[in-house]
Amino acid sequence: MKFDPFYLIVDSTAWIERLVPLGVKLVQLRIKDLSDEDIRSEIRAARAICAAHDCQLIVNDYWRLAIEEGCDFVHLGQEDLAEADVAAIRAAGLKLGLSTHDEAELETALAADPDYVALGPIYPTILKKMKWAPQGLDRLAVWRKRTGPLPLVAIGGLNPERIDGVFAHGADSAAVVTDITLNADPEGRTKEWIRKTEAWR
Ligand SMILES: Cc1ncc(COP(=O)(O)OP(=O)(O)O)c(N)n1
Ligand SMILES: Cc1nc(C(=O)O)sc1CCOP(=O)(O)O
Ligand SMILES: [Mg+2]
Repeated sequence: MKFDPFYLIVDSTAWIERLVPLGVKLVQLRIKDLSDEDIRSEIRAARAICAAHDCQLIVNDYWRLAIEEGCDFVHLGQEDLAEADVAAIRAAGLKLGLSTHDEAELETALAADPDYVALGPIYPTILKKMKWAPQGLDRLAVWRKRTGPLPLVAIGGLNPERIDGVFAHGADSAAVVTDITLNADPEGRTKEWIRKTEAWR
């Protein structure tokens, strides 16, 4: 599976409507703190926009809603995974991406036969409080060896200046939130990310 090297993560369909038409090919809808019905509506609308723009949509956390809404890819963290019905996700034909932050989590993730593995936070992130220190680029190179042919996603504190480093250390895709969503010009920054990742596309 060829994974796009630019992995945008946003917290609403409004962002997807704004940024996906610029040429984004891989986007995660990561919503927290909405009712299930509101999340369902967001997923439904995001799915339609992504389909119209040939963009892969990945739904974070809400695997049941993703199945019900006919999505084809979910992302789960380790706590999500512990509570999820992976057999049901697979039976519905969905692909599965998993977060990892240490060796034990990598073992757990690989045992679940995921479609990609994410390692983070590579650099400090301001998006959420994390119990792990920044992993650094060398750790990414270790993960590269451990994950074999599986797509490897780098996440946490990434920006266009750090892109070359993560790819040089074995990442297949660079995931980003605040460098784009808190940027003064999110559209311009998105285009910059698309340009900067072109060599790995
Ligand atoms: C690509 C990617 N990597 C890691 C995460 C984090 O997932 P998780 O640990 O479940 O934390 P939340 O994002 O749900 O707060 C991710 N969403 N995407
Ligand atoms: C959602 C998330 N998960 C991480 C992990 O390490 O699992 S780091 C992270 C935040 C990424 O946001 P930003 O690009 O703004 O740093
Ligand atoms: Mg999660």
